[in-house]
Amino acid sequence: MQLSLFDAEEFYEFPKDLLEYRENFLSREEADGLKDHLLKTATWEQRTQKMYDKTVLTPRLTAWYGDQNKSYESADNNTSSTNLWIPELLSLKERIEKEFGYRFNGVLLNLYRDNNDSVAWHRDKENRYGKRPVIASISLGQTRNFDFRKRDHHQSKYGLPLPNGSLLIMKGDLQENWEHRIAKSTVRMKERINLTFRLISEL
Ligand SMILES: O=C(O)CCC(=O)C(=O)O
Ligand SMILES: [Fe+2]
Repeated sequence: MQLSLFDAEEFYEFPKDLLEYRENFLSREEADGLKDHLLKTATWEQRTQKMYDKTVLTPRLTAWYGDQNKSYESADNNTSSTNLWIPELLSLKERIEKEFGYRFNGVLLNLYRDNNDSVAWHRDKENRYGKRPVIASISLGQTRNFDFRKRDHHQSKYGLPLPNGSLLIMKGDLQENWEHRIAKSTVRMKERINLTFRLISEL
């Protein structure tokens, strides 16, 4: 794996066993085609999230697909429904599984409509993801920066741009020890779709 984007001295501090990165996992044509298809057809919703004691709209749109067609209530009282796989997402899942030897049964889609959309610092840590979740993240469209910071030492911070067609696999203790985010930007930006393939118990 070559993570040239974690530069110079900072790089050696970031544990290499927590990420796998493939810049051109999808060809430009594949990535553009999938982005346009999902923009048009996915069941995009804007959910709410709890911020301290306020309920606010999540600053992005989301949709779920997976092995089962199911509704569930998440910790923040949102009811989400999972759609059955569409062929494009199922074949992409199988391609990642074959190439890397992991298994997934669902995918969360995030749509960042422009530079004002974001995901705040968080860890993907829920019981239904298991102890050391492997999450495969495909980026489509606008390049956005993906930032990490150490959970117990916020000054330890790293970031890498995730371009169209790239694949980033998060694994090991990443969700235990590091938080991640997509920050808002002051620079005008086009749409980006991110797909995070996950293995979820009780999907
Ligand atoms: O958009 C991304 O690259 C990351 C999304 C994310 O962190 C999540 O859905 O948990
Ligand atoms: Fe996340």
